[in-house]
Amino acid sequence: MTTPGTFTITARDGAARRASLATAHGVVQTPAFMPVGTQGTVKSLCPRDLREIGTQILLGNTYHLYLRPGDELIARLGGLHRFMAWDGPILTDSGGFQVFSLAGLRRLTPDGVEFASHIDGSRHFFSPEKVVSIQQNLGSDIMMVLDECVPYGADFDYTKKSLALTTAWAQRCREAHPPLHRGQLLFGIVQGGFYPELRAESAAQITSLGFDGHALGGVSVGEPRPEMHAIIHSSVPHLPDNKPRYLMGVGAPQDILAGVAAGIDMFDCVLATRNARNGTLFTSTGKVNVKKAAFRDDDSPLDPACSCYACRTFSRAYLRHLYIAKELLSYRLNTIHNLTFFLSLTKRIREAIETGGFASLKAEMDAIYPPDAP
Ligand SMILES: CNc1nc2c(CCNCc3ccccc3)c3nc(N)[nH]c(=O)c3cc2[nH]1
Ligand SMILES: [Zn+2]
Repeated sequence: MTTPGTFTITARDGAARRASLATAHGVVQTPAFMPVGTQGTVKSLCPRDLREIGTQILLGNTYHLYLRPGDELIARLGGLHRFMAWDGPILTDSGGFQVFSLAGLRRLTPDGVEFASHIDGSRHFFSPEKVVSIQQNLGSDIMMVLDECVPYGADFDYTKKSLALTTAWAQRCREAHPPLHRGQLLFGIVQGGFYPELRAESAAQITSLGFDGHALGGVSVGEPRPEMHAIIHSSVPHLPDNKPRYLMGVGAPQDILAGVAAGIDMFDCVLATRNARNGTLFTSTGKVNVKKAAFRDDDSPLDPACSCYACRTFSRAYLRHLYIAKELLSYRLNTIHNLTFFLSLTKRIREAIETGGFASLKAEMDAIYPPDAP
């Protein structure tokens, strides 16, 4: 088995990279899209479905799994891979973002973050060491440090203070998890809001701590898309070329293409699965809402260009019926389709970088998913 953390760039096309990242549970081909499995499941799909659609790596969540069923229980039962019967790579987020987006009564202190569970209101405290211990218990292949995701619109002084705290927490996470301990990688997270000089400062500090990869945090937090693209372009050059780059919480097809063009390797986004559940489907001709009246008696496949189980087997009329009838099968088929769209897009991106065709693929996709469209 290749040593976990080995990152090999096999082709370039402009700033875009085609690479592979070795983990303890297999090699991830990048650029890669990571389906989100918040509570140890990608909602409505089983591991067999995930394999069938070509999933490489899943996302889990420290915050949720710590609260329920508990990281120690999962460790006692053999770790998250065994618990959810997924034998491929798993990346877990540290939980800081979820504390601020989900928990109640949060209190940020220099030592960590105090919060009340969104499930039962019980009080908890996440220190850097605690979130490392939780992710070690889960057995995730890629762990994220505890960070503060600076809210959109935070001023320069707040952002500067916050990045110093994120750096201090990153250092404590690094000390709590020695390099490659039990084959588990640890990624640092760069903050700095929408201030290029603070992004450079955060990147200089984080990339000096010896992480296996680096993430850009603090984006996709409600900012206009042009601002997101601009801060990504100005931040990526400060990340080492020879390690994986992960853009957290991104994104829509146009954001993934822009991220790859800037040199990003890994993406995660709840859009694919969440939109599936509200009937918004990503197709080769743009976004479509499955409940549209025109689908009522339409016997053709949702997307003739898609080879997923939903498109090969059922009609638009049937998918519309399931959604309107609130049938559970609607969630499963819509999710299979949307994830197939995102996984196929990143597969096409990998192939395009190999053949030097990334710019034309991006132009083709930008015509269907315009960078200035929601
Ligand atoms: C959607 N926009 C967005 N997401 C962000 C996240 C979470 C990334 N998704 C992880 C996830 C894992 C399991 C289940 C659900 C989500 C961030 N995470 C951290 N640690 N730091 C960020 O700055 C940060 C910024 C983000 N912006
Ligand atoms: Zn499909």
